[in-house]
Amino acid sequence: MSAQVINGKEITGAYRAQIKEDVAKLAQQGVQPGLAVIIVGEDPASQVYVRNKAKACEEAGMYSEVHRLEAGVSEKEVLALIEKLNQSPKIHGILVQSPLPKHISEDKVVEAIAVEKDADCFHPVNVGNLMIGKEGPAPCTPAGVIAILKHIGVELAGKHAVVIGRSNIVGKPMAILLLREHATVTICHSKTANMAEITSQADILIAAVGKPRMIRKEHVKPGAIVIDVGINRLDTGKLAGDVDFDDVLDTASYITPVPGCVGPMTITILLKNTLDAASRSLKAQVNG
Ligand SMILES: Nc1nc(=O)c2c([nH]1)NC[C@@H]1CN(c3ccc(C(=O)N[C@@H](CCC(=O)O)C(=O)O)cc3)C=[N+]21
Repeated sequence: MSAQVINGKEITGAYRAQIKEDVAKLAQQGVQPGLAVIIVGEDPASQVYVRNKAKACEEAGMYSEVHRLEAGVSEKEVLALIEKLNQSPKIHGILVQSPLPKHISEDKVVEAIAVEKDADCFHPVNVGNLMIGKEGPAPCTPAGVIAILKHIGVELAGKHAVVIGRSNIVGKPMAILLLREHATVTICHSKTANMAEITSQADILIAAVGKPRMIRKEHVKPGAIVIDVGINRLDTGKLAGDVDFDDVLDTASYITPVPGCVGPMTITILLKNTLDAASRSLKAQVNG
């Protein structure tokens, strides 16, 4: 039997419609959520993402600013721009597109962003809050994956979820969010021995490796839900996930396509984080 291909358009459509409604409600109280994106250099893939983010903001009725800085810009100038955006009442979410040129410290940049405007959930304070389950922004890609799993109606409590990848952006926060849903979580990575043996025990398999089509049917338990976080651009210009979609299709029960599911859902959570930050800033104003 063939897996059900998860319809990313349907899920993002439903979420973004809700966000748009909430944005309109907030507007009635005099606040328009605003996102600022900073992009340094000319990386063509980054340009595409940034354009998608700005477009998604506009469609949701949010305000957006894109700051395009040339690759040679100094770290000091980037930090000064962040400081300006931290002070700006129009901006509730700030995102600095990674990767940055080598002469600019990602750590310094992330830590310069006001904790309450951190749209990515990259700031160490927000990462700490995430660990202990306190209120704050959600890490965009992992939270998008949870939203996808909830949308298909899977019960996560007690399920074995295996995450492949241990990055600070996806793998690690993904594991924390799955734990919060009461899944039993295993993380695999490049040094894991007998990886297929472990991944083939997963009820839910989440691939976040960055290697095109690495996950094949021998990695997948029959009936497993397979979520593909990978967005790899091949030499042919085509996008490929970390999962060999065609190979796994008859083994999995559900599978996400690349492109068209986790990527757009990541942007959806970015909008949600900006909306939530705007609501919190309004509450803080009211409560003085
Ligand atoms: N500070 C920061 N935050 C990020 O969230 C961040 C970042 N830096 N740097 C780069 C990565 C990558 N990323 C993507 C988001 C959406 C799609 C997306 O929507 N992809 C479409 C395809 C787009 C295409 O055709 O290239 C899809 O999967 O359907 C892709 C990639 C966010 N990132």
